[in-house]
Amino acid sequence: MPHDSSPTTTTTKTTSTEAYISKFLPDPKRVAIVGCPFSGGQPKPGVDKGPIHLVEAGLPDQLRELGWEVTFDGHHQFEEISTLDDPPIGILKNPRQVSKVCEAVAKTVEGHAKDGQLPLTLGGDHSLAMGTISGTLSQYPNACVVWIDAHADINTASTTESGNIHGMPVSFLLGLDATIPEFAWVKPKLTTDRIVYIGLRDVDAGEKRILRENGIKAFSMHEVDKYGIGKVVEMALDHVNPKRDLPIHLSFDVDALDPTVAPSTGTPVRGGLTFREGHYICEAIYETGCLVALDLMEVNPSLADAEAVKQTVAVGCSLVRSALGETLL
Ligand SMILES: NC(=[NH2+])NCCC[C@H](N)C(=O)O
Ligand SMILES: [Mn+2]
Ligand SMILES: [Mn+2]
Repeated sequence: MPHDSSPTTTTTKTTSTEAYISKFLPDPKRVAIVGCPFSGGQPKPGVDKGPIHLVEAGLPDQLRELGWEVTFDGHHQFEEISTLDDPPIGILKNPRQVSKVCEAVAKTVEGHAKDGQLPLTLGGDHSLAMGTISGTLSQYPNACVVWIDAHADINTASTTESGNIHGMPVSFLLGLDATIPEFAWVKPKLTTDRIVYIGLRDVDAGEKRILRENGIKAFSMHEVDKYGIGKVVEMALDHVNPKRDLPIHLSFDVDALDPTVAPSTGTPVRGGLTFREGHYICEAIYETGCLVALDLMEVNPSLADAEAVKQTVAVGCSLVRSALGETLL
């Protein structure tokens, strides 16, 4: 089955198998797809269908063609909590549901990582990263996080204006606001010097203050324009992983891409990464040999016409392929 930017199966397979040297994963390379049809971290229905579309578009086979052993045991089944049993905490929406789901995802991701597999989590909304990154850090305590997004997702209970928890996972992981007992399982295992952002362009006032006060490194679209994506990725890695000897968790929110490239997502923001800039990031991270976990989040197949949905799903698949070793030559 032909797909964007991979001319032939043979070329892809040969190049990637030869080039692959992971500093942390055993051979043969194995990826575990964790499909997370979850939308409770934000109000727009449909983002829960993202992982289903990505898998139906053939992502598992595309990764097999790249030489990976792929396990996919069906999408995650989540225990439903009725909204009656999950009233807001402050203005946080669906807090118990989000917490429970993320806790389960953390265990799943941790299990795959312990088993030597690379967990690939398909969202679903970005609140899930609270779970995926917790899981990664259980196995790799010194892992660093590269967060690709239009948004910083670092609001706390006191700064969030929306109450949507997908705008908050980073603050939980850093322990910036450890006052909500419902989220007590999220251990603040991430430190402010082990996360770096690329692609930001819609950051709330409270979030800007948090980034500044904590000295958190972020490359907004301004820096991408100024230095070019090649230099930005190098500077980002020099910050979180100067010797390229730490495991990397890459959390990619598809809304980092420009809405002309990835239109079908819940919180699109103009002025984003081009198709190539997005793919370059994934390729460069793969080349470090340090990637141990990957998230692809916020694909929402209900927010555009059929053609735009197809485009968004296809770009999601190809970002994942680039992060897992697809090369242009
Ligand atoms: N994962 C995302 N798409 N997050 C968007 C967050 C938007 C806004 N900053 C909020 O807190 O609600
Ligand atoms: Mn975003
Ligand atoms: Mn996000």
